[in-house]
Amino acid sequence: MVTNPSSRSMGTVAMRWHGDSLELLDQRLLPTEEHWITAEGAAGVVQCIADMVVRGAPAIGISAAYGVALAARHAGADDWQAEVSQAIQELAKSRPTAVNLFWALERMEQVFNSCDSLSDAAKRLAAEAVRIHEEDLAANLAMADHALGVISPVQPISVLTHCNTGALATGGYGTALGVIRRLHEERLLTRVYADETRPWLQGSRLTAWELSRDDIPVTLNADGAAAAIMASGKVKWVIVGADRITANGDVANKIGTYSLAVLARHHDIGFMVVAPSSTVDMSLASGIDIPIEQRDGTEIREIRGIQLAPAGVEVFNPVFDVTPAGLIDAIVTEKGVIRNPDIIGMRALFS
Ligand SMILES: CSC[C@@H](O)[C@@H](O)C(=O)COP(=O)(O)O
Repeated sequence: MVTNPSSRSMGTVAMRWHGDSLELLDQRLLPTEEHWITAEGAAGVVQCIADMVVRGAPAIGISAAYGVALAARHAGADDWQAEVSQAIQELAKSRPTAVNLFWALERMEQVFNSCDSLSDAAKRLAAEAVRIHEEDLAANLAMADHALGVISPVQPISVLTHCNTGALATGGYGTALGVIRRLHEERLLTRVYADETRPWLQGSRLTAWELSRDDIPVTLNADGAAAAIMASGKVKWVIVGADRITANGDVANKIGTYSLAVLARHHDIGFMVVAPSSTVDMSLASGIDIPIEQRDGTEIREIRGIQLAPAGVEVFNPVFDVTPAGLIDAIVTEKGVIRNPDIIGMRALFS
């Protein structure tokens, strides 16, 4: 069954590029407020990524690419090379774990290095950022096709997902959420169980919002309910995204992903990671090498200024964890699928 692409929803966009300015949907305010922020040059993009106005590995990379384009547009005629270089360096410091950021900046830097004038740089860097954005959307659509081949459901199934991997986290459509969209388009989805995803609540604030807007049946659950949902036999697959995948197939993703993989294995439920090749980092041998972002303890002690814990209590707040390759049934990328990932399977697609 082939779905008419024109009837397909790509989801709500996270960013709008106007050729000389970048607007970002402030994801900190969703689902109650839809407020767009115009990034103030590259420095504004750095701030928006660090503060999680825009988040999700592919969306971080795409925004950073637009940030470099903005740097060229705002640069002074005398100093443009130093200014763009500086912007690339600052953007690289905005968040540490999602390798899509560094991948996108490297692509932008390559174009930048071949520019011979400011006007050339402004034009070509903007075009490259748009290309990165468009390629991400195309990768998401391709991954959804591949994933359906892996799941090959004969009747509608329910799945569980974690964090937000939808249009808001990408160039459109989504990675894991793109697969879920595709199941829905093909009438092969009964229901999505969405982990609320403490502490930042990407599941309840973003995933439940995205799915509800597109009339995709979603049940929101506390993270701690995932084991009970799996034990009940309700879900056939856990489908998640990734922030970095290393050469042996280990996967860094939103904190809590690792425990889902352990639970899925215990309950004999499929565990699928969906991520574009821009998330693959073949320079790191294994997940132990991935820099894991630690964020401020306030994110655990408070929600929007409401105190939930004793003031000043010590907090452990890693934003991501690493799921060992051995717990993953399939990594789906736009280049193809790696089943039971290991270094051999990874090298076959990515060396
Ligand atoms: C397609 S998004 C994949 C991952 O980036 C996603 O699962 C995730 O962990 C997002 O984390 P976030 O801290 O919201 O940027």
